[in-house]
Order: sequence, then C-alpha cells, then structure tokens
Amino acid sequence: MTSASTKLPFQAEVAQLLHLVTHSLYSNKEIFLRELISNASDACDKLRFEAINDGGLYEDQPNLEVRVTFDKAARTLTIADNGIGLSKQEAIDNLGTIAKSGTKDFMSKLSGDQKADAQLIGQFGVGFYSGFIVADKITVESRRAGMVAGEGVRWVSGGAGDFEVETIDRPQRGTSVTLHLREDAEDYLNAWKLKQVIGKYSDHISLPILMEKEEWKEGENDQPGDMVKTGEWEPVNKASALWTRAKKDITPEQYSEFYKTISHDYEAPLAWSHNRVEGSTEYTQLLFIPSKAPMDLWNRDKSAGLKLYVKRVFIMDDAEALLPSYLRFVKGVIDSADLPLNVSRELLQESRDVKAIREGSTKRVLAMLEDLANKAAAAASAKAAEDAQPADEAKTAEDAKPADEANADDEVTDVVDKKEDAAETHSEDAGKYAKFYAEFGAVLKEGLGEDHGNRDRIAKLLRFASSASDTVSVSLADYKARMKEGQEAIYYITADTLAAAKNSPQLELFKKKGIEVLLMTDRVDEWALSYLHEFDGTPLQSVAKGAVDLGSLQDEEEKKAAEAAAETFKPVLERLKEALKDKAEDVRVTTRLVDSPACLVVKDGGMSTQLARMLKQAGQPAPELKPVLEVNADHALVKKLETSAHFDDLANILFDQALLAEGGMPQDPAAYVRRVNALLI
Ligand SMILES: Nc1ncnc2c1ncn2[C@@H]1O[C@H](COP(=O)(O)OP(=O)(O)OP(=O)(O)O)[C@@H](O)[C@H]1O
Repeated sequence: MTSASTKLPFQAEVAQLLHLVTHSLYSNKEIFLRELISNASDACDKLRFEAINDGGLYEDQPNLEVRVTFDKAARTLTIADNGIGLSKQEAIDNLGTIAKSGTKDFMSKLSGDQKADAQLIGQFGVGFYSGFIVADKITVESRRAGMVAGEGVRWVSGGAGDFEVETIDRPQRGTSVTLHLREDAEDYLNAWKLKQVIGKYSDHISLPILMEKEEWKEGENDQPGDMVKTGEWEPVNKASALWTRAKKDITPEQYSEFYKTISHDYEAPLAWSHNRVEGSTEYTQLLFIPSKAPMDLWNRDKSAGLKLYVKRVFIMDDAEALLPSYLRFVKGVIDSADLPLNVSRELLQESRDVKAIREGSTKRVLAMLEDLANKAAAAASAKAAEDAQPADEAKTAEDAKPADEANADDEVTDVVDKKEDAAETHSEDAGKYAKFYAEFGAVLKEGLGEDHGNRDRIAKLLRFASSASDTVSVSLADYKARMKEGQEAIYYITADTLAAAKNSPQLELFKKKGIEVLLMTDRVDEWALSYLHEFDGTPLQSVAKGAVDLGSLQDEEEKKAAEAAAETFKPVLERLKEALKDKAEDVRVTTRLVDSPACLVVKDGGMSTQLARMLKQAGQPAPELKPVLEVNADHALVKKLETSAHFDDLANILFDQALLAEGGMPQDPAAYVRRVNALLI
C-alpha cells in the first residue's frame, strides 16, 4: 500500500546544518560512509537488544548484517541494514530534527569561516546528514521490526529546506539509505574504493559488512574488459568488535578510527587504555581520553561517554553509572561478562558489579592521566638536564622515572593483566598532558569534591599558574619542592582572571618575601579547594582569608612595628569602623600590604567575596558577606585620614577601591565616582 507523500520542513537547525555540511565538509568527504555504516550497526544493536525480550522481532532473518551496493548507471550507492528500522513517525522525527543537547550553542559558535566551522561540525557530529556531502538526494526506505510490510516508509530529500515521506510496502525489515551521488563523487561507484574506505573506518564494526563479489570479464568484440558482479556476497570487514580482539592485533590507527566512530570526533584521541579485567567481576574496558572538549562539557547532566555491552550485546549508550561525573569527558566501551542482558538504568545504579567496574575504570583513567603527566615531567626534566651542569645529572635521572615504574603503585588490584593484554597506555608526546589539562583540567577538579577515595591522586594531577609561572603548569608537588625554609603552608589566591590574581594587593607581602603563591582562576577552584585541606601533609591557605600568619618567615621586628602602628592608629581605626559599619565586618591594620592602601579579606573558613559574587550572578543564594577591611598604616592615603576634613568620603573610597582591586563592584558606583571627583577638584 502506498499513500500520497507529505512534504515537511526540516527543523531550522537541520536546514542550517545541511547547508554547512555541503559547503564545509568537502575536504573529508569519505567520512559519510563511516557515519552511515555506524548508524546501520547501531540499528542492528538496537534490534538485538529489543529481541532479548521478543525473539519474534528477528522474523526469518536472525543474521544481522549491512550490505553496501552501488549502481554505476543510476549513479547510486546504497547502505542497507536489517536492524531495527524506522516507523514513519520515527523517520519524520529522527531524520528531520536534531535532538542533541547543545545544538543551539553549537550553532551560535559557527563563524562562517569554512575551515573553523568544519572543525566544529566535526566535533558536533553530523551523522546521517553527512550523506549530503556526496549526494544531492537521499532516499531512505525502512520498515520497523515488528510492523507489517504495509507499514514501510520512504523518506526523500534533496537536502535543502524540506523532505517528503510516504507509506510504502516493504517486506524486508530494516533500513536502506540510497545516496544519489553528485557528479564529483562518482569515485564511490567503485568496489575497490568502497572496500578501502570501509577498511579504514569501519573494520572494527562487529557485524559483517557485505559487498557483492566482482570478477574480471574480458571484453568481447574488441571491447575493453570490466569488473562484473557475480551475485555472491562477501564480507569486507573483520566483523569482530574491536575491543574483543587481542591488543597485539590492533594498530594505533584502528584504535583511533574506533574512537572517532564512537565519539564522532574528528581528532584522534590523546590516549587510550584497553584491558581485560578479571577477578570478582569480569569485563573488558576500552577507554579514550579525547583531545578536545565537547561543546556541552559544562553541562553536568550531559550524557556520559561510555557504551555498555554485555557479552558483546549492546545494552546502552551513555551509561552514566559506569564513571563518576567528573570523568564525563572519557569515551569508550565497557563489555561486562557478568551483568544480566536485561539490565536497566535503575538496576545499574544498584549493581555491585557496576560498582566494581566504576571503581576499576576510574582508577584506569587516573592511571592514564598519571602516565601522561609523568611523561610530560620526564620530558621537562630531560630538557632541564640538557641545559644543566653534569653535577645535576644524577638527580634528573631519578626524577625522570619511566612512566610505567611511576605507575607501579597503581591500585587496580582486580586487574589481572594477561601477557598480551597487559594494561598499557599509549601516548607519545610530552605536550599531551598540558593539552589535556587545558581542555579538561577544570572538570577534573570537580573530582576533589566528588571522589573522596581518589582525592590524593586527583590532587597530584592538578596544575596551576603561580606567581612564579604564568602558564598553568605548576603541580602541588612542584610548589612544595620550591617552598622556602620555614614556610608552613601552600598559599593560593582565587580571582576572576589571571591579571586580577597576579596584581592582587593581597600578594604584595608574599612578593616582597619571595614566597610563591598559586593563582587560581577557574570557576570551580574555590569550591573544589574547599575539599582539599592539605597536600602531602602541608595545609593549603588562601592569602585572602583570615589573618596573615607567615610563621617563622615573618620578621619579629616587622611584627612588632605593625603592632605598635596598630596601637597608635587605634583612634583612626575606631572612626573607620564607625564610618564603614554597614559595609565592613571589621577594620584592622594589616601586615600583608606593601604598596596598596587597603584590601579586603574574609574570615578564615568564610566564603570569598569572589565566590559570593559568582553565585549571585548565577542566580544562586549567596550569603550577604561583610568582608574585613585591612588598611596599610604606612600608606600616604591612610595617613591622610587622621587629619582629613573628608574622613567619611575617604573611608568609603578606600573600601570601594579595595573592592575594585579584586574585581568587584562598589555597591553604589555613582556615589564612588562622586566622592572621588569631589576630592580631585
Ligand atoms: N540505519 C538506521 N536505522 C534505524 N534508524 C536510523 C538509521 N540511521 C539513522 N537512524 C535514526 O536517525 C537518528 C539520527 O541519526 P544521526 O546519525 O543523524 O544521529 P545519531 O546517530 O543519533 O547521532 P550521532 O550520529 O551524532 O551519534 C538516529 O538516532 C536513529 O534513530
């Protein structure tokens, strides 16, 4: 039965994306085949999963497969599967809209510059729509498993503003996607070329990808010979899931292509780890660390990146129970030998096997990161050794421990590495950790609050800028190694920007004393750091909180002088407190300032004014904070207070300037300007 076809418009974002696909992705045409074969394979996975509870869905075709055919005369290429298929409504919904989170954000980032956009589109993943890179028309015919032959669907589009759908008779289950190739894409009408592209991108697909065999036939009557189809089908891929193969049989390129298929990323991964884990629970893990953050990394509800299989049967995408949220950037596959096939998301949350997988995978990811970090450190000290005197050589050699040795304390106790499956992380170059950290460092920090058990390991992986280094490269261990004799804490400051942190008045005393201070500018820093009270036995101390106590680093003389100054300054302090009683919790004489007249601090354990500001901006409830104003009794402006006829104005200016210096905004900016101007005239 066929019905009249209906013309429907694409969702606006699809139309926009299609325009970009055809205009920007030209340099990497062949990926369309990977995308369509990957969709066909997903459709077969879905059928296998639904058939666990309803074997009838297989009808008379239990062998799932993908067939690739071409017709030179008609200039068409068809990718057909006997997977789950699409109902008419599903075709309308799935092939006319983009349901992905972050779509809007993605669209807004497109610049119109083809090269930059192609990169972005690559990260976003265009899936089915990539067919339009090579086709000026696509016909999809499909019947959903479980529906009758009369409920087939035909979907046709030229890739512009709309598509047409109609009901058709379709006895065979599954989907066939026929690409009507553009003139300049005719090279895909060639078995050799297709096999080559399939081998490159889709060899790891666990289903057989079949193509019709061809034979050379000599031409007759002086005509040239040609390849002719024999009617026999042959598989053109290995048809075994990549993660089930022995590591020695998998090349780095194959790992990389597999990663690209599951992640829809265009770039190769930074590192991966492939292991068979045995012990109380058995599973295979293949985990990848991407090179680039996706658009929606900051969405903590974003789908997780792991696919769950049970005994090679695909169960679900985005299995968030398999890794903690702070490792949501990791992509890969977990194939469990123990979980039941009909496991649900709810069941996953409670399963002991899943808990073991989660712990094992978390440790594996951290080990991968440690490996990258160690390689970076080894390269840095090798470089330092090159520049250094021979006397330094012994020390450098020890520092530059090989990564494997450094990982020897890896606690993945339930990993029994078989010889050929030994846990091993692949990464070549030393810059990878810095690259990883620039993309994902801020997310990793969430782990300090989220994963208490691994807090120390995560702390070791953190990198910061500091008053001694503008680049985000200082580890807490580096900092500790450079601490001054007598220094009792790791000092840090949080601010909105690196410039604000670096030039903060709070740093003046530390600069004068030559004490390094870590500069933190990520939004999560203050929250994350509130979970890290110490590192390797040394407490962490914000330089903007509490009174400065540099312990034995502080000069006795200086301390005494400050106390004396505070004493003589007392009457002015009292007047200041009175003048600022609505704004400041307290006013005191400081020892932390050298050049600036005043700064704001919060009480020990209190929330910084910066965090409170951020919470307010985000519409979250934040406590009304009254900071403490610390004044530098040696500063000319502060000295002027005592005799000033404009005491109140000057007091308010001091307070508001301290606020401005740390990136804040006076409560009443106009009043501030008025006061300053009055004094200027
Ligand atoms: N061969 C197919 N059989 C059944 N459904 C399909 C097939 N190809 C595509 N679809 C449906 O169309 C939807 C959209 O496909 P598309 O490739 O654009 O995105 P996706 O696969 O969901 O996302 P991504 O490719 O980024 O993972 C799929 O989610 C699926 O529901």
